[in-house]
Amino acid sequence: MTLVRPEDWYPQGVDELEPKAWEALKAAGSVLVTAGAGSGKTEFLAQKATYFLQTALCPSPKRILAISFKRDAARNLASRIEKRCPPDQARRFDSYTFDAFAKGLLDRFRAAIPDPYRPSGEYRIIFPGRTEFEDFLQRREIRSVNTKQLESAIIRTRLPIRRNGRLGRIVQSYWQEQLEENEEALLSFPMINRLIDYLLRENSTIKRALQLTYPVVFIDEFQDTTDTQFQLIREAFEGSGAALTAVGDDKQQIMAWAGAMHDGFERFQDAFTATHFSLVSNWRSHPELVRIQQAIASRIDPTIEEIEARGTKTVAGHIAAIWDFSNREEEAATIGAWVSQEIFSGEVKPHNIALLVRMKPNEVEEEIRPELARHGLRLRNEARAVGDIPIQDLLGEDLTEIFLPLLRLGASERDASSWNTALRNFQYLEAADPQNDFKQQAIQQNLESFVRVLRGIMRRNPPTREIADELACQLLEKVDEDKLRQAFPFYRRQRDFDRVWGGFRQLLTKCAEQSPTWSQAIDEFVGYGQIPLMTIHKSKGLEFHTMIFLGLDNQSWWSLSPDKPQELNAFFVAFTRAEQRAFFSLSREHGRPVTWLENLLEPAGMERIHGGSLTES
Ligand SMILES: Nc1ncnc2c1ncn2[C@@H]1O[C@H](COP(=O)(O)OP(=O)(O)OP(=O)(O)O)[C@@H](O)[C@H]1O
Repeated sequence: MTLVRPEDWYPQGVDELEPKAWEALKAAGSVLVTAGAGSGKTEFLAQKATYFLQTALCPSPKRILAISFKRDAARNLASRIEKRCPPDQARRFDSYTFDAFAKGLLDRFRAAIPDPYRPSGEYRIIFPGRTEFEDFLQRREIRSVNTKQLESAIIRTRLPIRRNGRLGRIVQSYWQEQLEENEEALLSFPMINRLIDYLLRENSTIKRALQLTYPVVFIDEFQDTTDTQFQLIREAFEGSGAALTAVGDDKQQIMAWAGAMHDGFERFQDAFTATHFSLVSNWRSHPELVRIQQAIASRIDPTIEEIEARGTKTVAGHIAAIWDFSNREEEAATIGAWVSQEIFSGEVKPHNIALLVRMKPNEVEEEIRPELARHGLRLRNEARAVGDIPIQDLLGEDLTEIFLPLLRLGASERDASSWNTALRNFQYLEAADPQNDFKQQAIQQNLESFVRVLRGIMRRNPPTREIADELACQLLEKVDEDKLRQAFPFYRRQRDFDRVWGGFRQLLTKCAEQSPTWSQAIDEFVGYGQIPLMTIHKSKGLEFHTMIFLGLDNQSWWSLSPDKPQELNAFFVAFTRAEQRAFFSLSREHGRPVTWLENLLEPAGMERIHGGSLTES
């Protein structure tokens, strides 16, 4: 694709951008975009990246670095760019989570980390919790600090540690133990963050190389950035002349418990002299839902602006309610029957109704799965692990993105979209010059012949565990493990690659075993035709036609109280995932209604209805 002049560039895939979004897109220098739910913040980043790439404001070989909080969000952003830009442009958009970004730098530049903090190549990622910190304190016979203080000191302490002070000495001995006293170094993501922060301070050559590579940096969901993460971004890019764009919504901040900054937006503006833009549209939800969202939003922040709802209502009946049940059995049975009624009447597709919970999705799965199964419906618990990786994370993995279109091509006679994606992936893995016709043709022929092989296997054999496993191995052999691991920094370490590869293989074989055809096995793999169940945290950034939250009582969600703003934020996140309808269920067997919340929402149109009446027709 030829480059266009900035003044001739227009957004792609959407009809319009609201005026402030348009201004923020064209603004020179760093910008901060704050906006409410469904306002198109992620879409804005995708448009802005496309603008930079298509107008040569970020000319080759320079790249854009985009940082998101969840793997599927990072993948989602990358795929929006892939749809709009030709491969040679899309390839210069690096979309990572914070953790993947820092870990990628560690894997590339580990050798440059100064002693004694340089970890061995064989390090293991750990997710230490209270028990692990308690063990450490006991082993060292430390009684003067508790596990929370220790954890927070490890996160807060920059390297190298100056050992003056009691806490400094304790943190130093923790690092020492994690780095030296095990067969392999044990590192948590906050520790990796600290190592990279240290590396960039010590090594100006690596820092300069990073700055030259990325003159443009995006951060999505900035409200959940922690102090440590922000320090890393500052260390890497402050004063470099890079144009940073941060987007976020402080009403959706739900990571304060993990150290998200309370004054992050101000600090970003100060550090990068960023211009602030505030957006006022909601493209996701219709006016009646937005009215209730506004009641919650103004409770969180009484100064918020009026929002313009741009979604259209397409359903009849209740659009927001609290469903009041007397016990758990009634709750699960009625929700199962109601969901089935909605799906079989054609109102909504199964994967477009989300079941959300605050915590413990596995427990809720046990209760609700049989009730859905009674109506021939299947539940997909996105938190369930296949091997060592949760399903939701696996679906956002690059390996999955490479393998799935190939499987789809194998299972169908024609599939133009999968063909285009697979071809683009092969071109990417081969790092093929788009101008080299000979090479391009060879890649195409290679893909054609491989698809023939896959079709042969899939036509001859109905789906079984064994054949699915054989297919997975064929995919890996053809795509080539080494190429995959070179192309995607996250897979450089064998252990990280194996975790994803193992999960892919396990899920594919399981889905094949349960499905009569290969197409159905692939649908099963991606969750098509299944009702997703996930925590509010995992629902961030996603949207569904209908959202049902289970457990809005004062015991199940005991922390939802007026003096805990983060909990209301979580409620806001859940509510705003809905395009058409948002329902919250309450079981009297568990607890009582959350009255203060109901009082807040009732005037805006949210009502409590007796759950039993839901399926009366
Ligand atoms: N300019 C636009 N025109 C039409 N639709 C849009 C526009 N911008 C975004 N959308 C659509 O609106 C929905 C919400 O967009 P997006 O997910 O980017 O919002 P967000 O601000 O990141 O949401 P949240 O913070 O609630 O997760 C998506 O379906 C997106 O495709």
